[in-house]
Amino acid sequence: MSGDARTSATALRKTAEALTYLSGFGNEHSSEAVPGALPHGRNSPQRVPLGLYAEQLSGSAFTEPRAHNRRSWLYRIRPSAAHPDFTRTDNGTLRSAPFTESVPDPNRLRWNPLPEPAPGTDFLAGLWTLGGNGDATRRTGMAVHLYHANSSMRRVFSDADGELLIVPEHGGLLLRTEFGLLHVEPGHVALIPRGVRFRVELLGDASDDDGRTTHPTARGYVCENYGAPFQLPDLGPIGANGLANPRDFRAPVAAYEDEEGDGHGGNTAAGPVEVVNKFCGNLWTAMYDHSPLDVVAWHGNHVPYTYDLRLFNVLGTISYDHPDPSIFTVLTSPSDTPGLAGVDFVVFAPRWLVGEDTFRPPYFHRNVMSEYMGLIEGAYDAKAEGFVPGGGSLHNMMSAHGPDRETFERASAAELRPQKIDDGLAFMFETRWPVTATAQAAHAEHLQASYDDVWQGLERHFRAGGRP
Ligand SMILES: O=C(O)Cc1cc(O)ccc1O
Ligand SMILES: [Fe+2]
Repeated sequence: MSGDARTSATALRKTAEALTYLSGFGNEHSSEAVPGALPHGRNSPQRVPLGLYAEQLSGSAFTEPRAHNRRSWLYRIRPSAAHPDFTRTDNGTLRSAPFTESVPDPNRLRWNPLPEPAPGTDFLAGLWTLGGNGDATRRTGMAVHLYHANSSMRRVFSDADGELLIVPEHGGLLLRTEFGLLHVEPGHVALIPRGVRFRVELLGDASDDDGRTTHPTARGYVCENYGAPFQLPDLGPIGANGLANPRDFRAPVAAYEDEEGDGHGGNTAAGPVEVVNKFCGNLWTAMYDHSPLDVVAWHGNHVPYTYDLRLFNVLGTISYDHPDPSIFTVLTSPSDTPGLAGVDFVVFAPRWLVGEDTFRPPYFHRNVMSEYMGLIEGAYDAKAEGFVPGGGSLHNMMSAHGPDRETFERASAAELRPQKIDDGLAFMFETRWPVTATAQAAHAEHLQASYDDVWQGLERHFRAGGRP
């Protein structure tokens, strides 16, 4: 890495760490980067303050019930409509629903982390689709992507097909969005709503932020949710508080880029800006003569967020048995059937285990829902080894899984004292439909060849008419 690049990584991290936010999930937020930019009393005055253009961004149909209605009003230097033609560009390793490159596989599958990217790979080029379900054009289902990048984006990206839940596993990210800037580190997530334009810049490793940053790489997971936007789960008998608390979700404050290719903006050195749009499964590109991150003020509820998974209020048993992992749901994308999610985002965060006369790790099970799991840090309590940070496992509809042999033997014999599980951070994308792997995932070199073996050697203990 050059001295210049090192300085800029350090400067970027300073910017990221100084950011302020608005607090609360689903709120009607508002923000202005320049005092007086936000109209009052109406959304669309005849002449918008400061000569800005007013524009609505709708994330729900106009007529959806108020509780599900999502839209934001953006006050920007140029209207989004002022852009040249989009033309098709290479999808790279990005794939979309419907997933038809392979047949859905009932086998348990597990992958090691993605290999190193080629030099100059930005977040968008670094996206590698593992699989998914549904149909992007029907706004149903989801996709599982991983990313591995070693270069900051210069271009701007937006996804018309769905919202993006970004789960960093290695390397901090600075997200420059139409709504302002967000900072995420491993252990945090970012949620970019459908259609919102953003750029991802790499911050490197937080523990190496004193100017020695040598190689700002970034690796992680992305859930692309084609369905209803993620919302907080209902709490039912849990009560008014618990799980992910709404106030811990952070939205950006307005910040804009004033860059024009013709030298008329605040940044006269700026050239044309490439804007890439994912639309019905394909990438389309256009060269703008200005940055589309030019929103000076905004208000609404269709906004991006970050959330620190370590703030999740973990609930569990204080008597016996291992509860179902639905109690670890951070966000859910509901379907038309109550309780049946298009996709749930679930976190396995540090917690105490105190169950009496209980097999404490995840049980053996077969599930009508399909489970993709990833690991952000450390280890996961159902697997002794082989499930590693940056890797992932897929247990499709009704495929039998659970603790590996080593975990089963250890937990069956363990002394049941209160035990703190604090050596890892795992998560799950749990979806109503089987996940069909892409060809690149089904044939990947980093697909583990003998995952089934972790359940080999589970001894028979049953003796008819006698105790083992
Ligand atoms: O398979 C897994 O590890 C995820 C999971 C965890 C748990 O605690 C209970 C059920 C379940 O599917
Ligand atoms: Fe499971």
